[in-house]
Amino acid sequence: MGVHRRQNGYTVNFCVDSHNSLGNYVVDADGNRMLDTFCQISSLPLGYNHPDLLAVARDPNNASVLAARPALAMYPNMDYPEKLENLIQAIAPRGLKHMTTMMCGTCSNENAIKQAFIRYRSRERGGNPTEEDLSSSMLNEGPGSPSYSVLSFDGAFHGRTFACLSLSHSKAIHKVDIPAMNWPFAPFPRFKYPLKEFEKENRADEDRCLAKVREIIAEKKSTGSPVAAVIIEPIQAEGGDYHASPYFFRNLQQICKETESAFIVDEVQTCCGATGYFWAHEAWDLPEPPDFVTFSKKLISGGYFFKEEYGPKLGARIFNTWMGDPPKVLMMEAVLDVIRREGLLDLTRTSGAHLMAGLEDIQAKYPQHVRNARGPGTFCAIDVVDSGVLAKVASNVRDKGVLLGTCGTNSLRFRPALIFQPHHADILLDTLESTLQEL
Ligand SMILES: Cc1ncc(COP(=O)(O)O)c(CNc2csc(C(=O)O)c2)c1O
Repeated sequence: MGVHRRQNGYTVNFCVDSHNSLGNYVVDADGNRMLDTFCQISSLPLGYNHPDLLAVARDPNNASVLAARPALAMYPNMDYPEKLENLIQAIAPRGLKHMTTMMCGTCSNENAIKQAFIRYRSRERGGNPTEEDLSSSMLNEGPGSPSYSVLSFDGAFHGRTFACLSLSHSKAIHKVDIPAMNWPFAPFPRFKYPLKEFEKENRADEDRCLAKVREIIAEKKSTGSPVAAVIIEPIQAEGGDYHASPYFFRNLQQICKETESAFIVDEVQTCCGATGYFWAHEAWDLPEPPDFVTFSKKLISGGYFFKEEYGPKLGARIFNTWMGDPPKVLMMEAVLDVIRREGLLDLTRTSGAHLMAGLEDIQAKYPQHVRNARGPGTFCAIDVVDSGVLAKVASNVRDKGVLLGTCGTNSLRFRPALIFQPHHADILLDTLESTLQEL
């Protein structure tokens, strides 16, 4: 395929026939139809060619929105403010009411982090930038360019631009050859399964990680690069679908509160229902909202919610040409309408429970091949015992007509659309089992 010579197509698996792909099924350029349980890296909320989304694209009233992309921070379409307000009302995490749209997950994380830095510095300085701040920032020197840091976690993935890449620790090939910020990262819990059997050990591991977070924040403060923000995924997806408990996240938020570090929850991959909650962090029952919640993928547009005190107090601080994309907001509106109308959160919980039960059956039958089945919702994964067969299992399952994802070194991961039903899970499970039988 010549595409890789001109468009860095080394990672292309196959080209999609976008006209004939439908619902949970993707069709490739050769006409092969596959059950898609990976859905464009977990970014298709309603699968392919959903009639409600096609209707948005075909609606002549939307033509002008598609035809000219506005610089939203300067010349928003006149109906855009109301659309954003409606969106915030519809999906804002409990306690958050400020939101900025962005282009993608990375862009959302980058700008959330910048807002955290601005707030940290403004609080430290006691107001707006001084002349010294402004002039020194032009030289990339303090105090205008402060030596703050952001704490992330081993196994994290937050994006591939400079700051987010420095925060990411999932694959070396993402990072090699690129300078990194000297920012710290703490260990993320590594649960032993089954959870019921290892409650004590897993809680001890979470406490170990929390103690390390405290230690790192104290150390960075004492060496003049205080941690202005902590960023974490509800489930470390690219790193290998690593989970932690609500206890861990509630304690992490408490540490952020005590140290005045912003608590940023990166929901780019977990948002919009796949875990059975609209926002994965709802499961944590936090005493107060996170300071930031970033999103993208299944919500079609990138963006982030944030607490009022983190909002920029001056113009032109958080800015880029487009600041989002109105047609994506039209699509988001349609997606949210379908989720509500068809009860897709309940369906995801039902299909997810069915999928998990099937994965647990399979790991009981083939303990020599797979283990650590884990959810929640349809945001499921199972590990192959021998990492050397991970790619082979995934490609054999695909050749039998089911597309799934992999992550980390050993994990098969499932990221189906919200329209995924129990009978689709049966197809996936039967195909996985027959593939394991052939190993
Ligand atoms: C938790 C989390 N945070 C941020 C990002 C970055 O989002 P995008 O910039 O790719 O939209 C992602 C993107 N996920 C992703 C999957 S493969 C990949 C890559 O760059 O290889 C990126 C994410 O999962």
